[in-house]
Amino acid sequence: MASLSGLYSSSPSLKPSKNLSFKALPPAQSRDSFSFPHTSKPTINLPLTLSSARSLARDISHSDAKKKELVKDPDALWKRYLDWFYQQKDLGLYLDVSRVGFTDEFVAEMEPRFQAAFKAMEDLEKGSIANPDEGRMVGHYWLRDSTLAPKPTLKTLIENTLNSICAFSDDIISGKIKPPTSPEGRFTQILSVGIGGSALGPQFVAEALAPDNPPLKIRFIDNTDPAGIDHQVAQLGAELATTLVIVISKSGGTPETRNGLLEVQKAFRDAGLNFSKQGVAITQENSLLDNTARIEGWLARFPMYDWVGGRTSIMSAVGLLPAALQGINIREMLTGAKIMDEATRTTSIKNNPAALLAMCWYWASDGVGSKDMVVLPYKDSLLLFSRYLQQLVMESLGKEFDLDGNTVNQGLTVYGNKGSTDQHAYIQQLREGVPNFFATFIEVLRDRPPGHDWELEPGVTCGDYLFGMLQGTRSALYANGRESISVTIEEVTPRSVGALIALYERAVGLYASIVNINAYHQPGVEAGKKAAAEVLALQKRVLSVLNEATCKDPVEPLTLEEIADRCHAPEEIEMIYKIIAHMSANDRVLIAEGNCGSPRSIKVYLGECNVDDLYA
Ligand SMILES: O=P(O)(O)OC[C@H]1O[C@H](O)[C@H](O)[C@@H](O)[C@@H]1O
Repeated sequence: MASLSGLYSSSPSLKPSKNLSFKALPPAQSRDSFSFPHTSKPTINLPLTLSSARSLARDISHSDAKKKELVKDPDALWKRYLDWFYQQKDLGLYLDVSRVGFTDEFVAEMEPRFQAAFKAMEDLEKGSIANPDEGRMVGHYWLRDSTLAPKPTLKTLIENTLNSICAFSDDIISGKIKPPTSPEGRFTQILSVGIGGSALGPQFVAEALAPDNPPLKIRFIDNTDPAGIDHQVAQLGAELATTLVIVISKSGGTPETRNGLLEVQKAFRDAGLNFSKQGVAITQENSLLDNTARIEGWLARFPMYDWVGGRTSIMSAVGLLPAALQGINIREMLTGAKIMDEATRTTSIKNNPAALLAMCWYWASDGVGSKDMVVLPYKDSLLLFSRYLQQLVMESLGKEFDLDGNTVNQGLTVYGNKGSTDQHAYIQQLREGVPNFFATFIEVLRDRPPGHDWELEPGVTCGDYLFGMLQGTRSALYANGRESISVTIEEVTPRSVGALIALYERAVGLYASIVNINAYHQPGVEAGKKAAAEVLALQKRVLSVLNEATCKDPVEPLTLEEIADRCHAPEEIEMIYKIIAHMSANDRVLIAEGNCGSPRSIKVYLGECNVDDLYA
């Protein structure tokens, strides 16, 4: 007999807890410098009638026999570089698309689609219902220029929220607002609890912009992995008493975030601390999280808005509050984004960096995501950019249906870490293996702050090596027919990071328009959430069945088939086996006779009978 312990008695969390603070919601649903010829007056074909994005994409890209013939002649390549070189002087941002092989014919063919996309974007910014499935406006551009908001009330809301974020973070940093058990001290740590768009933006910004010694250091709980949560809490140690816990969830009902909150609240209780005096909520008004925070009297609450999507929420309180608390200049981030927004409103493809990106993505991936986008920032602090872009791009573009209901299975896969590190990992395959990608190099001109550089060999600095690795990889890939885009910024600053975010947000929006999909919903995410909820519901039924059999005299051990039958779920026998194996591995009060590695041999009952549950 294998005695596998731990269930009702030791796992109260499996029973409906009266302590739950909130429950999962049901699934709801200038360019300057060079003079470029301006394109001729566009032909506008509206509405964009795509028989399907997929077939038209093939028409445009595959029909172009020149596609594989990348320009190799150095003079012609230099000319192409100059012809297509984009710079935004105020931002110190440059874009080079010369190593993508699109032709003039392709650009001309794309022109009407882009004009339609620019018009759709203009409407979106004016407050149209750009997310039709969910009946929502899409307003993340208003966050950095509140004068664009379609209603005065929204403008006021945006401005007031920004002011309150700045005031609150000033008060925390200065020690005006103190931790409750440390009247002489001040908050030293932030524990951010959130997932998806409520984590990726703050994580990217922290990694990119937090100073070496920030006023508050930040940690993240972005999963329902108990060991991961324990690790974060353990790392905080005694500093839990001076930790500001920011719980971020637009919907206010995401299970992983709720679990993170409950775990952190337990850690506070165990440490004899009053969570509510250290808790901050960022969520939509009247969400379960908002109500919990209000009722429990948390330290502060900041709003999220219906018209800002999770993956574009980085310039809302979601991204700004944690950033401000780390001493990052959030107004500069907003300024960078605002300048980029202005630059990407231009209706000339060649003068619009977001349109250039979207056009290259379309060319390189045949408009159907046939190639992956490998994002390689050559700067450690931008490590999380590709991870951030993964959600922004893949959750926006990965769609089964287009706006006309056609099945299109669109998407664009994003991955990457950083150069030159990745050169020693997978660049081998990029250079010589399956050519199923295009690269995006993110280059930062400034190696390190002024006055700190030195030559580690005559005439060469450490940063020169990084530069050389980037340029070498770009050349080596191109020589082997691998296309790449290069985005260059002068320095990693709040302004340039804000600009990068805005650049990609706009590129995604334009690309979605040209392939005729809704970039602002995520219907596919619900399927996994629903299935997870069903697994947990089945687990409760399994426990109930086992409890009933355990309460018999004598105890009636059950086979997996018997459990499945009594759960009225014979088709779920595999899942029932997995549930039992998982509980067994976690010291639940579960007794399994037989060999757990041989499912047919197992007979299961509980270590104790819970009469209360029997009649519940
Ligand atoms: O901010 P929340 O409502 O907790 O949502 C967190 C995440 O949940 C889902 O997975 C959505 O697909 C994401 O877009 C969202 O960012």
